[in-house]
Amino acid sequence: MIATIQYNSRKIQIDVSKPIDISIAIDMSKPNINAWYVDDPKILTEKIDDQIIKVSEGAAVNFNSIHFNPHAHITHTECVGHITSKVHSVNKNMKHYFFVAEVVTVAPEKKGSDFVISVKQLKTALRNKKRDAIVIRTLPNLPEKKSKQYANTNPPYLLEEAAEYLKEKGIKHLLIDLPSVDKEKDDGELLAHNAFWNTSGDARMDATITEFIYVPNSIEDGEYLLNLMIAPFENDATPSKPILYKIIE
Ligand SMILES: N[C@@H](CC(=O)c1ccccc1NC=O)C(=O)O
Repeated sequence: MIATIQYNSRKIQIDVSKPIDISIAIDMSKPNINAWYVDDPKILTEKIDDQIIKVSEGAAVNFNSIHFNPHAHITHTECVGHITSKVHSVNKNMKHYFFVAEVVTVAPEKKGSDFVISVKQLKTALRNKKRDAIVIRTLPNLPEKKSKQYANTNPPYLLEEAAEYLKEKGIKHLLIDLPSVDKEKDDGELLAHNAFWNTSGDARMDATITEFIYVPNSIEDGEYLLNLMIAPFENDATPSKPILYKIIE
């Protein structure tokens, strides 16, 4: 099924029957991704009056409760409420769900004992392209990324100038395959989050950061239509399901 989208003066065609899912699911049949020192997520069958509510146990339906943390366990999208004393809701502040995105691949550079994404790397990848969203795939891009235990591993992160550059370039939605755009232990500085959301000025309420994506190696860098759909929780962050569509023309 082909859809034609009028995007400003341009017509974009995509094949909606060929979605490219770049989310990481909570899947109890596999080891789960984890960060930020919390326990693993749980999907547990409820009991009502001592009856296990599960079809295989004789109940009419399956009825599981889920316990998870969006920042720790799953692809999630967050707004500035993640770092402000008022917990602004991403579900209230995100107004649109289709964007033109650039998928870029970067190998984080060594800086002291850290690995970082620099402004130079992003400039090289984006050049003069005008995009609503950037999807950052970091190297190495092994499937283990979908089950990595990140606590105390000091993962790569974005330098402040890199986040500043994305803001200046008008990128509204930043997607990355890491637990955070900032250093794991930075004494609460959160330089890249603050720069991207412009918290020292007029905060960019409708800008979002999506963490814990996974872009398969079979997907080439370049321009895509992105459908960034979120689960309706009024919270700073919520599970999301980013889907890319190759632009046919
Ligand atoms: N980098 C922050 C910590 C941080 O970001 C964080 C700490 C505990 C639980 C979650 C965190 N961030 C989640 O997105 C700091 O060192 O203060």
